[in-house]
Amino acid sequence: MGRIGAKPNGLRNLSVCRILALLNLVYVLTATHLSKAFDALVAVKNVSLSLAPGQLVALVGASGSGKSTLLNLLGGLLDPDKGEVALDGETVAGPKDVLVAGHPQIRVVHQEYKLMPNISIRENIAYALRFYERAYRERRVDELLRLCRLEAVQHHKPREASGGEKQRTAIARALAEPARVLLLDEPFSHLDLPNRLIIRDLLFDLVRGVDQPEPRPACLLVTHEATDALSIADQVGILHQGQLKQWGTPRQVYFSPANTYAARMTGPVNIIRGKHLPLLGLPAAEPDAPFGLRPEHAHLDPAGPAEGTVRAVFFQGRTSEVDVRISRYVTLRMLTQREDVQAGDQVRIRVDADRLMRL
Ligand SMILES: Nc1ncnc2c1ncn2[C@@H]1O[C@H](COP(=O)(O)OP(=O)(O)OP(=O)(O)O)[C@@H](O)[C@H]1O
Repeated sequence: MGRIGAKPNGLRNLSVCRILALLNLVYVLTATHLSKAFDALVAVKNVSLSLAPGQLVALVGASGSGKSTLLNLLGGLLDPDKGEVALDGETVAGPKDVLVAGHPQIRVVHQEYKLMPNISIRENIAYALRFYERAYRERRVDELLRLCRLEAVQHHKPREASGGEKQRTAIARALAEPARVLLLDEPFSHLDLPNRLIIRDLLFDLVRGVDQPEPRPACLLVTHEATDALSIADQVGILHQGQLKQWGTPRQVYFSPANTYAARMTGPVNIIRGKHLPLLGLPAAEPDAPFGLRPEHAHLDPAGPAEGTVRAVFFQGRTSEVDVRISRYVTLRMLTQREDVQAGDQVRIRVDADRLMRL
């Protein structure tokens, strides 16, 4: 006799099928157990992830952690050794199975832009729409130039454009036709702060902006520098040696990183051993266990329990980073808005004990 409340087998199977069908509706791109090696070097190892329309995922990892390889696997530009990528439940064919590698509904924006050098920025974008009727093409190119703030340089050749303009051209070209999935390789690297902010805002508006029409693209970007990514992503993956080590919201990975690597990849962090915690007025913990403390959770406070000497002050505009040497073993980086602190000062410190992260 079945348990009270247990469903008959047929019903249970039906529910599983319905759940899978619903997941297929929710997720546009699904990667399952992807692996890729180059000879003995395993670049991507057993990675599974899913992307939904209107979702912006940031994959963060150090140089060589496998970000570009994973992006190329997701875009159908590389064949996986194991695992598969599916778009709307259909397996994405890789270079071995298609004449031109890559899936037409998955747009990849490469780190090196890959623009055609002998035609203008406008023509580079228009080329993506070459099979469309002329009037529509011109209208759409005008729209993309406006969206990506490229009107003023539209007649420049790529070599006459700045890095930010080339990056925006590559994004505009990728968006020319409606795409289900947008994959961007290091969209913020090599750009100055104003250009980084333009691209950050552009991506946010395109994928998560309130005025964006449905269906929205699903977007995955890879970066080794998390700050910009954390501000616009709704999910963040931490990639280390080809493996996805953590997956969560920006706040989860920032405030509860899975390990020392994840803590360092997502922002400035002090790493302190358990045996040194009493130097900060905290109870001792497992002697060699690493703990993380973000600089914004340590404060200059005349009534604080710990004492140290200011080693350096780094002015940052809205705030300053201050390095305080507490002992031979611990130098703590903290933030302050005080203007009167300078190297050599003796200061007292308080840390937010509840913000200490066990790594
Ligand atoms: N075509 C290839 N042949 C051989 N090895 C490769 C190839 N492509 C990548 N690799 C190696 O695979 C590893 C992961 O490379 P990948 O470019 O994916 O890393 P990444 O995280 O994107 O690095 P970066 O941030 O520096 O671009 C590296 O050790 C790299 O040298």
